[in-house]
Amino acid sequence: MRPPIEVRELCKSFGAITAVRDLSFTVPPGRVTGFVGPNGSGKSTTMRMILALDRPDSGVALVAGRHYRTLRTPLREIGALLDSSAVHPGRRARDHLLWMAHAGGLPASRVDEVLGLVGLAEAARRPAGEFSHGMLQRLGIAGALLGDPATLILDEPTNGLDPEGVVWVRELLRSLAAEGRALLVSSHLMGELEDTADRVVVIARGRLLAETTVEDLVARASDGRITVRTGQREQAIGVLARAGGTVVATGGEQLTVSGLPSERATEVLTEGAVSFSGVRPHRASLEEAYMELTRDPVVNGSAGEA
Ligand SMILES: Nc1ncnc2c1ncn2[C@@H]1O[C@H](COP(=O)(O)OP(=O)(O)OP(=O)(O)O)[C@@H](O)[C@H]1O
Repeated sequence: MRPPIEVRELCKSFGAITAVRDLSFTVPPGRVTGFVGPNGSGKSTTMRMILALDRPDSGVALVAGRHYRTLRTPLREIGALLDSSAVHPGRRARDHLLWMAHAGGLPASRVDEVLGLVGLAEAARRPAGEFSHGMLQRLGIAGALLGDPATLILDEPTNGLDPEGVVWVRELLRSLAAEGRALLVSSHLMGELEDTADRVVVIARGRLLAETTVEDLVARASDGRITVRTGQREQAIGVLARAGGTVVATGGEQLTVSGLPSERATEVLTEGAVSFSGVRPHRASLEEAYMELTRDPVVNGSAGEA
């Protein structure tokens, strides 16, 4: 079976700007795949190419093995949230979805179902122009779910939401993946995906930096590092650095040390009469793993000249 989304050697330039360069990745079913990169790194352009809203210069973007344009009932195959503000402000939420359902060959009954699903049943007859940003995001997600698709593409779905809204979106994404759906969810903040994504596709300047599981990314960034807890930070930094460790103060009484095995760190701290309460392997946060990956100034930042 072909993967729900498959991107192969995709390239796209806008004049002198290369937005996407030779990008390949897949999005499997039953998983939330985070699509992460700094602002302007090419995420939206890639999503637009998958949805045939932009034409690639070369390479292919396939949905279940087919070009989007050749899908018979696209809304049933792939749902998308790209720009939630792209709703006519005078149109009522329900009418907006009815129009989408009609255009997509879907039954009107589905409209009330999705309005309930996203918590907008009460506001269904209000014009979208009166909606808050969070309500527009919910309406956009309702539109993506209209065709009950096996695959979803969501561009920054938590952008601008209040904390309650963020939790709601995260839970929704997890439950949609648990139903076996494939989700591609973009964010320019890796931390936002910490509790949501199973896998990540990381890009910078339109190029792939990593396509891997969250676990693997964290394990790689944690590799060989240890965490030391001590009330005598300055003394500990001194003895650990003299023994060859690279020491970073990571908050409170915690130091993160690389280049020094835990046995050796324990030894030098003991010899130096520095009190400490724990030396253990460090587990990097997803944000740290991401920072490590994008640290290279050549690849960090927005898309550049071709
Ligand atoms: N229609 C367009 N015309 C000209 N340049 C464009 C167009 N669309 C995108 N770009 C440029 O392509 C690059 C990638 O933009 P894109 O919106 O895909 O990035 P992104 O990762 O989605 O960014 P963000 O997180 O800010 O949404 C940027 O330099 C952007 O200015």
